[in-house]
Amino acid sequence: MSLIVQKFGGTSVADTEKIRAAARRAIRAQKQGHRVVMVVSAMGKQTDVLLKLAAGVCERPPAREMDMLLSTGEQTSVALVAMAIHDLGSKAVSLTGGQIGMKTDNSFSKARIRSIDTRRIERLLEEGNIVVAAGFQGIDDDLNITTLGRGGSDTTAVALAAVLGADACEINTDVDGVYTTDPRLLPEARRVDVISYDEMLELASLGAGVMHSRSIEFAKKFSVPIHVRSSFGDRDGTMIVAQAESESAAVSGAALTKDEARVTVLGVPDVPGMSRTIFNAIAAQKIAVDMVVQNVGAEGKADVSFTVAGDELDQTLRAVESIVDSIDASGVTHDAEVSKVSVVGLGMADQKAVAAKMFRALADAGVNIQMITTSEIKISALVPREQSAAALRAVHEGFTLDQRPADAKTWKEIKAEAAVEADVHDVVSRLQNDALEALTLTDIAFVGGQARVTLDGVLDQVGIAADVFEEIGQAGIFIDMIVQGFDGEDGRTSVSFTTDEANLEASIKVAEQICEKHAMRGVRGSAGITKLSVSGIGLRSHTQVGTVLFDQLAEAKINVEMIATSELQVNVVIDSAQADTATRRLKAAFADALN
Ligand SMILES: Nc1ncnc2c1ncn2[C@@H]1O[C@H](COP(=O)(O)OP(=O)(O)O)[C@@H](O)[C@H]1O
Ligand SMILES: N[C@@H](CC(=O)OP(=O)(O)O)C(=O)O
Repeated sequence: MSLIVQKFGGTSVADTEKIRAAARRAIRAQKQGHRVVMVVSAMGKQTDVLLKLAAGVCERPPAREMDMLLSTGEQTSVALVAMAIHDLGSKAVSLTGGQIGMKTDNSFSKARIRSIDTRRIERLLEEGNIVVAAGFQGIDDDLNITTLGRGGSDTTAVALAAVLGADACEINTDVDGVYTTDPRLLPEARRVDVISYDEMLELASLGAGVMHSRSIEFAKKFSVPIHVRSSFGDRDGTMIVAQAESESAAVSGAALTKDEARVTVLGVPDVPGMSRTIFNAIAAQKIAVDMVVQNVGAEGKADVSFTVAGDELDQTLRAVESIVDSIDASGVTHDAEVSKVSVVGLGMADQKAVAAKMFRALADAGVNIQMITTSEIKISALVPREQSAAALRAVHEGFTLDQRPADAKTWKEIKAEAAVEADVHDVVSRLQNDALEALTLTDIAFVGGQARVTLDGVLDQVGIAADVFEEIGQAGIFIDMIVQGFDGEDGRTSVSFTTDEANLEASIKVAEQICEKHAMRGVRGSAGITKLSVSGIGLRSHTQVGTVLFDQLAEAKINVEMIATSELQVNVVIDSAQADTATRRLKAAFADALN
């Protein structure tokens, strides 16, 4: 008999009527012949209500007690859903995280799943029950209640679907699928039939709240197809699978992280080990850092800028300020009023001029770009928060995301073409280990023969990035990484990009023309650099990846010249002479995580 996992988010169990509707949906599936496991979140905004309650009694509540409190939201809703099922004449049993055998580590509020013992669920299903499992929670080795982080019920659902070998994992929510961007922010957003794990992973971590990004890490690792659909209708929604909807589209979605904050550490001595000290201090707080840009200025001093989630700014500043003196930096600045707008697409790597198109769309909408970072399948720009809505609309329009690409395929078509199914034995053996959410790396490799070009003293004005990259594109120069950093001192920024060594001369020539036209300070370029990449799943959320990487490079006295991070890859640019040593060291340091 087939088994389906049906997750109902807070909005889908927000009141008694909705709870009864969710119960009816599960009963219907059971009557159609499926065994049904429901995963349920706290009712409506109950988790926020509990957070406020805690804030009323304690300024900084202990994390353990916070998890104890927050888990009650789900405990209430599972009991109510099970009661509603009984009332409708079917059998159901509600279970907490501990009762479903969801073992996690002990990082309260961000716990990671270690293992799930499915025996009890299987027995209850055998007896004809609908199992109603609490999302978002687990227990650690000492039987403390833990939670998986905001939005974590999606991860519970996908993890259960994986370990139970479910035929389907349905995410029932208040939208009828995944859209090209949040439809609440942009009504013209388009629902897609299919989106790839990689794209969804990036979009989710960039602010597409429809899915918890860790649930997609899980789904990718264990090949769980996810069906995102509306709780309130019967139409098919969006399938999240390995394949993308279109092969030709460079960009398939856009996302906005509204509450970002920028932090800049000024005047950092440009010697190996400084980034390590800064980022270790932050990683120790389990804070994920994004958009890291290092500008090497005059006198061998660098300004290191990065962004963090707005609600983690205070904690980040405390961590950074505690080490500023020890690294001899001159100070720390921050901006709490910024937002990050990003575009994501698997087709991006093969297409020139995607970045220029994004920057032009922003320039035409009068949006000033403060920082830029790129990775293989995403481009992010930091913009003033008051311009964030305009920025999202501009990029969505710029890439005509409201229109279905001509070669877009439906899930049926993709499924029919998919030649090989996942290797079942491989998946089962991985599900047997006791570190289900452990870091998984697929490769550590480098590409040599690269060059870097930097334009210094770029005026912080609308349209400059668009001009720069359009002109470089017109000169036929293929570029890889782009970073634009915030220059704390004089309101100027510097823009760097990497390209093949063969393009260095041509790139400098074009850059010099641009420099003159826009009254910039100057152009620098150097060959002999290498891009070193660590690839895997969920690299940003496993904050130790950055720590280990910086540790290893610093110990070998290797200077990191540029950094680009995504969920799928961490890339650093280093001197080619050190590429072999760096790769060897990283392979040894990450041996346990490498597949
Ligand atoms: N790309 C996107 N596609 C669909 N919905 C999105 C996207 N980005 C953000 N969202 C938002 O996610 C919401 C659903 O997530 P959430 O409110 O957490 O639901 P639930 O309570 O079911 O977990 C939608 O109402 C929508 O506004
Ligand atoms: N209740 C938790 C977990 C969760 O996943 O909720 P939802 O499915 O409503 O996003 C939260 O609000 O974070």
